[in-house]
Amino acid sequence: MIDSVTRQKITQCQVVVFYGSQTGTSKKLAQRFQKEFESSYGLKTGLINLNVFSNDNDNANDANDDANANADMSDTENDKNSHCDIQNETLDILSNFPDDKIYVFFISSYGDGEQTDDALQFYKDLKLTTVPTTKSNIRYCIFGIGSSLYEFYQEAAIDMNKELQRLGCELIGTFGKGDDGKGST
Ligand SMILES: Cc1cc2nc3c(=O)[nH]c(=O)nc-3n(C[C@H](O)[C@H](O)[C@H](O)COP(=O)(O)O)c2cc1C
Repeated sequence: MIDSVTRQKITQCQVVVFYGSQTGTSKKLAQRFQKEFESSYGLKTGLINLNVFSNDNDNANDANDDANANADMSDTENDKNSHCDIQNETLDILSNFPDDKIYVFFISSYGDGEQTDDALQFYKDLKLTTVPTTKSNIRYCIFGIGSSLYEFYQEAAIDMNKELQRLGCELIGTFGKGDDGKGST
């Protein structure tokens, strides 16, 4: 379930950069990626926290701030009180993803290889989504952020990727991995 402002942002973008971050590393990397990608390729690129898929209004407000932080995307009002425009949505999370875009995910691992708090609801909804009858045309890239000092290295990004693959989404390029333990984030 996403709010109407986020839905509009997604519609207006050619590339949508989502992130799930506990302490800000993925968020920073996603912001940098968004800016560099947009200036290098001239594609309208939006940045959105995955917490837009959670029911927590405070989280959704953060996400709208992210979306509005992109100058090219600032042509809509910052409607922080926007309500969710889909009631009783069935669990088909992919219905939020028009297939004429590229989706980029920056996913940090936390706990024992778990999703960060802001990405958790999205991940749960992905898991509950049933395999579509026709192959999805959704294209995406994924960058995992973690530390090889932890037993379940990159597990959250690996799990997220598994779900996207299960639903027939097409991975573009290779699965990127940034390792905090080796200073590569
Ligand atoms: C309490 C804690 C648990 C973590 N658990 C994992 C883990 O299970 N797997 C992993 O690859 N990295 C793990 N990390 C490393 C983080 O993913 C890494 O520091 C990352 O840069 C944090 O990104 P964020 O700031 O976007 O949340 C953990 C870090 C902390 C502080």
